[in-house]
Amino acid sequence: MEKIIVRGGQQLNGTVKVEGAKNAVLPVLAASLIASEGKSVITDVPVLADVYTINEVLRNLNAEVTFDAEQNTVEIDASRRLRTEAPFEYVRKMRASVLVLGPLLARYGHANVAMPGGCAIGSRPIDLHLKGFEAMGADIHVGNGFVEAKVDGRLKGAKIYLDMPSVGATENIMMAASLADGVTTIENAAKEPEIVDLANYLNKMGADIVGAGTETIRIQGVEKLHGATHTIIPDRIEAGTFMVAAAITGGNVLVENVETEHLRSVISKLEEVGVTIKEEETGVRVIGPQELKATDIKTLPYPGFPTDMQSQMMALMLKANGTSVLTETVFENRFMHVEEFRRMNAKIKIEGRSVIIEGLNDLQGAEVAATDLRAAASLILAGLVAEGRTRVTQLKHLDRGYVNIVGKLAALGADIVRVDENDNVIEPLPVTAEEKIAKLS
Ligand SMILES: CC(=O)N[C@H]1[C@@H](OP(=O)(O)OP(=O)(O)OC[C@H]2O[C@@H](n3ccc(=O)[nH]c3=O)[C@H](O)[C@@H]2O)O[C@H](CO)[C@@H](O)[C@@H]1O
Ligand SMILES: C=C(OP(=O)(O)O)C(=O)O
Repeated sequence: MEKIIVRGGQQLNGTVKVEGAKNAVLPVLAASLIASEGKSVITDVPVLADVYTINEVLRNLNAEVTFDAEQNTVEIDASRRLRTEAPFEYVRKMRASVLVLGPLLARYGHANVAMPGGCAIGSRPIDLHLKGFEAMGADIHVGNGFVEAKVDGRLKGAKIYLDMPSVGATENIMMAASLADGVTTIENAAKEPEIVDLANYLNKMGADIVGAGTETIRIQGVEKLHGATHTIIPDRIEAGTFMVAAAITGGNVLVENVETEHLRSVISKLEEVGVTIKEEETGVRVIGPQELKATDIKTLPYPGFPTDMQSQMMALMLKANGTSVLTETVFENRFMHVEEFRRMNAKIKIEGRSVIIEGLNDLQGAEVAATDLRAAASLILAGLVAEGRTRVTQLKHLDRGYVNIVGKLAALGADIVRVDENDNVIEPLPVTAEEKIAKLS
């Protein structure tokens, strides 16, 4: 079993570059299935396990997919006849596989995709996706672990109100509505930057979408879409994670390839706890304070504080002076990292949907297990300031969403390595794209 070993106590200094956003590239790659003509070329694609998984899903559906991991580019040709069934083996690895439902249903009037089920952060149903398809005239059948959606002819434009601004439902409905007959409006739509990125890509493919990024999105359906070229937006959560790494170690790090507009809530919280943030020409400089102040944080849909930054901020608040309360409102069960922080000697407790953190914890290195992607990152962050050696296991979660985090932190001065089951160091080493592909696929 691979592990990351961190020895705490090093201040981080230097420059780090952020990759393209995982949560933008996955829907964009899924949307490429709608193009019945031409090729799509997607650039700034992060070399992540999730990207390999979605590429396999697309190939399995009969699309031609070429991933140049060295150039961070994916080419997709979906013009030949596609299959319309996505099996469980992919959906199990990555819930975002359900994003092929909308494109396939819109293009072929049929899609049969394994039900994703829950995961470590909550039950994560897809009822809002399905209600949206039903409103557009699709028949939905759930059985034998699959969800099948069918429509005779084209989907019909509809007025859809989402009970909550679900990111995935907004994306799936927006993709389906692009080829529907007539106008679809999505009210109470998710406003995340990744929604805007997807809408921009669909519009380049010939769709007619306005209002993405606001709570009402209007989609005028068109008869067909074609391939297009698109560059993925920077990953705001990876950026936020490195900002916290700089802050927690009292370091001074320039985080490059950042869209500061996408990080307003995170930047404002960091400033509130005493971190200095300066916008520079190529990125954002983050300077950690002598002493961090405690604060309260509530996760909310965008533009509120992102749930995907909750565990990293929790790590930061472990070292703040005073008591902090972190409240999770987006997912029902996203506190699995709390137990792991406790193993590191943190004084922290869960009360309902909140976590109360006593500040100025003397963290101690321990063996801890990552329970989900962001929990993995937060344990590494805590390890950066713990006394002695922290070993983080269950790295499959981390690899879904962070490219070479060990190499990047080591380059900033962290004492960190990744080792294999025989304790041989495997990162940071110069890793070629081929080696990476072999390891991840
Ligand atoms: C690949 C991707 O982009 N993942 C992101 C996406 O996940 P994802 O798209 O799954 O998240 P949603 O916005 O859909 O989920 C938000 C909440 O709505 C609930 N819900 C959602 C759909 C539905 O049909 N019914 C329902 O009840 C979920 O259980 C959850 O409690 O947005 C989340 C919220 O910002 C992020 O944490 C994830 O990193
Ligand atoms: C929860 C996340 O992703 P996913 O929706 O792919 O599980 C995440 O990126 O933190």
